[in-house]
Amino acid sequence: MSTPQLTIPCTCTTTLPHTTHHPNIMNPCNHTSLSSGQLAGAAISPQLFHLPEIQILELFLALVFFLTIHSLRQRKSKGLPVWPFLGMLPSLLVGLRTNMYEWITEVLHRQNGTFMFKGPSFSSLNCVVTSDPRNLEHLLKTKFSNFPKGGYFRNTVHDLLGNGIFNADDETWRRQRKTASIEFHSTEFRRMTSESLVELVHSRLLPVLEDSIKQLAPIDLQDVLLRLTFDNVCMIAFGVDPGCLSLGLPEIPFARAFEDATEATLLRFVTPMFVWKAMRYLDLGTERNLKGSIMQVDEFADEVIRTRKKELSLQSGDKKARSDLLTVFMGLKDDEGKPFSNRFLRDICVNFILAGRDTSSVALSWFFWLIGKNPAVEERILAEICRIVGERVKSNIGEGKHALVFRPEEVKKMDYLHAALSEALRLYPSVPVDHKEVIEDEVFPDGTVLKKGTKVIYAIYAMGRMESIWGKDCREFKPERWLRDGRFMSESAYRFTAFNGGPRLCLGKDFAYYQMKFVAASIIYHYHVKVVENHPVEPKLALTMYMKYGLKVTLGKRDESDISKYLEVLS
Ligand code: HEM
Repeated sequence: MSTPQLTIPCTCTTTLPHTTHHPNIMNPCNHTSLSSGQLAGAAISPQLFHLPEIQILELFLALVFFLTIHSLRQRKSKGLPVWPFLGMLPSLLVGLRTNMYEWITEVLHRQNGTFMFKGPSFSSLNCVVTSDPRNLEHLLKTKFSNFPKGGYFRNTVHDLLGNGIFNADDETWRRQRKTASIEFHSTEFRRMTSESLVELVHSRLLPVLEDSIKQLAPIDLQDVLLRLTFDNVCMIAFGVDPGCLSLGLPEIPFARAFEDATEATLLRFVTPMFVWKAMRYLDLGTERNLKGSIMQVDEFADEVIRTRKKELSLQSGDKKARSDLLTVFMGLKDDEGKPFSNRFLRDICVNFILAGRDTSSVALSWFFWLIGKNPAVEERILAEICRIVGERVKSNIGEGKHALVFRPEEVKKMDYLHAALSEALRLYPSVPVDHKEVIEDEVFPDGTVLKKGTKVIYAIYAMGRMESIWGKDCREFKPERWLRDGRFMSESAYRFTAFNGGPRLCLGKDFAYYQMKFVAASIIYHYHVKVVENHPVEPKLALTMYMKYGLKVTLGKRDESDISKYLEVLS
């Protein structure tokens, strides 16, 4: 958008052409045009165009110009240009206008994997950005205790996340991690998660997809998947199904409030702290909305907690009837031997919902988009599924085989699908950048010096595009890179960091793979997914890598001949 221009008479006496000495000149005659901002300055000083002030102004501009060039010359060699007052902000803004993650990738590429970002002097944006696996191992594992989430992060997200696992460090984190980890690996938990998935996929997901075929209408697959994982993680955390995924795709107030609260919290990261704190104090704008959304989330949580407490108090003996996290934590005691407070129980659940709500669904969305562009991969996935369930299907042909429900042991055997999902996550990690704060002065293995309090950003998206990690074909979608003799081979968490690494490795990783494989196999077995032609696909700038415009697809139902084709090849 152009700045409004106003024309005022020029009274200067210089012999230079106007375009040389006044950058704002529109007419090369005896008129000068100023932008409205400059006119405001002119109004304060009506003598602005008298000779002495002109010279002072020109001297001042020359000085700024000199300092800028000097500063750029001096600092460019160490990374991005550093502007007086603004630091590297102008470069960042250029990145924001295009694709922020690609911009970071490109800078890291030029800087051999690590660079220091200097924000404007009035902001708290200074940080070190790295994609070097040696540094990642150092901060996530070797020097784990020197790299907590830190006070800046905790302050920013505390209203929504409280003291839950995502926002906790030290002992508060350790205790939640230990308890949740035991639970996540229990047989009871595995049974509950696989049963809830069968119910969600077969009674809700497939009917919704089937309905879109009947309606002859494209459907936003990302939205459908987000609903599915939201319902699923609420069942795991609260033991409650909010019903987001159902015919007609209704709006659920709790889901909406949760979404709004996370978006408003995210805004705080790009707003100077004193500004959002003042807005919160004065109950204004986004802070007012955030407060409202958090209140709704809290009301929902309070209601569930109260009802569950009542239910458990009426229950005789067998408390294992439920194995959601809320029930598990309700049965435990704090350090003083007292039951956990309702507030802490709320924090635990809200954090798990945040952790497991969107990560798998956005990964699945990128996966479906990628296999749409690589039909040979889709063929291989379908062939693998048919091979694994072959015998069952052959005996079932003609008897409504499309209701086939995959068994956990079958899902586990789907190595090629596992590889394809990992490949999608390598290129489009659900958490594209993550961060830590250093508490004591530190030196990274690559020699970068970190002063106490420095923020460190690790660029997971960029890591998937580093030739030094993945080779020359790093930008290609090749599930085969994960396979040895047809079996899936995992990669070091410090090279493939989509699930984080070290003591804070994603707690839901195994479950997420199971969930994604079950959902992807169920969709691919029943339908061919086709992305609507010319549908724009690009990442949204958020903590989770959503597709900015969703993923509009049409579905084609597979018939028996599609499946039989593979079964014949196998027999
Ligand atoms: C494709 C799916 C997923 C991806 C890519 C993913 C990725 C991640 C990442 C990068 C972190 C570290 C975040 C940080 O500390 O800043 C994390 C942490 C975590 N994730 Fe996942 N996640 C996925 C699915 C899930 C699911 C489904 C659940 C739960 C049901 C879950 C539960 C957690 C928890 C509890 C943590 C915190 C661990 C801790 O701080 O000790 N995740 N995940």
